[in-house]
Amino acid sequence: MTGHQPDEDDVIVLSGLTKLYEPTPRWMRIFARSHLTQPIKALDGIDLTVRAGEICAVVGPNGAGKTTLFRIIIGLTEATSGSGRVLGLDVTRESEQIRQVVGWMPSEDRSLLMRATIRENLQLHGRLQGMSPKELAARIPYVLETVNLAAQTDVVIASLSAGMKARVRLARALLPGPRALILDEPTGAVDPIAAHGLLNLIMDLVKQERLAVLISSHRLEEIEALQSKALLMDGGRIKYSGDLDSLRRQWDRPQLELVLATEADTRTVADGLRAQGLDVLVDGLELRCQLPGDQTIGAVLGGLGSAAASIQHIRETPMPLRDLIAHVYRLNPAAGGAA
Ligand SMILES: Nc1ncnc2c1ncn2[C@@H]1O[C@H](COP(=O)(O)OP(=O)(O)OP(=O)(O)O)[C@@H](O)[C@H]1O
Repeated sequence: MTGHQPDEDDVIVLSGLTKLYEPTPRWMRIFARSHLTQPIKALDGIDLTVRAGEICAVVGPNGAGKTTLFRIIIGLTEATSGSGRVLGLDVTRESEQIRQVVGWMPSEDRSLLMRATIRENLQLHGRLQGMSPKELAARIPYVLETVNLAAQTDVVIASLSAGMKARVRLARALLPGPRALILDEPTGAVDPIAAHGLLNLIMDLVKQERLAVLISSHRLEEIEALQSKALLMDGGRIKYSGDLDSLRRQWDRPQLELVLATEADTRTVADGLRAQGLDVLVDGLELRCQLPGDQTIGAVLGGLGSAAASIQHIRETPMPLRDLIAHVYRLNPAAGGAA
């Protein structure tokens, strides 16, 4: 995502973006509901490029800096240093124009009026974004069709399921006809089946309209399904930036599952694997172990000698994304830096 010559398909381009939240001045602390006594570096030198038609998943533990990053891009928070551009517009000086070309889906429903209908909500938000009644009359049916809510146009928000509310928030983000979408935990309160539908919708939109998308999610299986690029963050810094396939190629340690016919065979093969330094889990007639990075299945089975003949079934499963990411997070920052 970084290290290439900029071109017109580069929609979001961030360079050395840093954000320091300053301590609350002493005199203000008694008035503030929460206050800072120490400065917090929420972002520390973030470089990122998201191109048209590309999804970049931003992953990181609580407090990693994901929301701060998103808020800077749409001009709700100002960076302390570094630069950010969206379609060539400066995130600090041209935030109003940026909001015309970027659809923002915040993580919470707080900005939806629960007693108003979907149409009324979209009209209100469209007007706040500077759209004319005529533009809205044309655009609202289109975005509701896109998110499969045309039949619910005049239904009040309070009576919708969490999945439908999420689709209303997506419809609102699509109102201005954006070139980029920023989605902060879009599936947070949504059940897995509705979440799957929402992500498919987002993937279709990316293909059809060549949108550049930044999305955060704590559900790693979703990130995997998006087949996106990934920005792994921790403490405001980048731990990994690149596509998930490269991450796998670099760090995947497949899990080996073996099925034996008898308990005696299971013990022999388990001993043979342990003799090669592998951690083996025995479950009945099944054995599981992680392949070391420098060994192939062939070499491990070869090391078992004649005992390998008693293996009934072999399966190699990829490392779950959760473990893969945990592995990258355990590495020192220098080793896990931007790819
Ligand atoms: N308005 C603010 N004032 C002071 N500190 C803040 C503010 N917003 C965020 N922070 C701090 O900045 C750091 C990054 O927070 P941020 O909300 O960007 O992380 P996040 O990755 O989105 O976390 P989460 O997954 O919990 O939403 C945290 O230490 C947080 O406490």
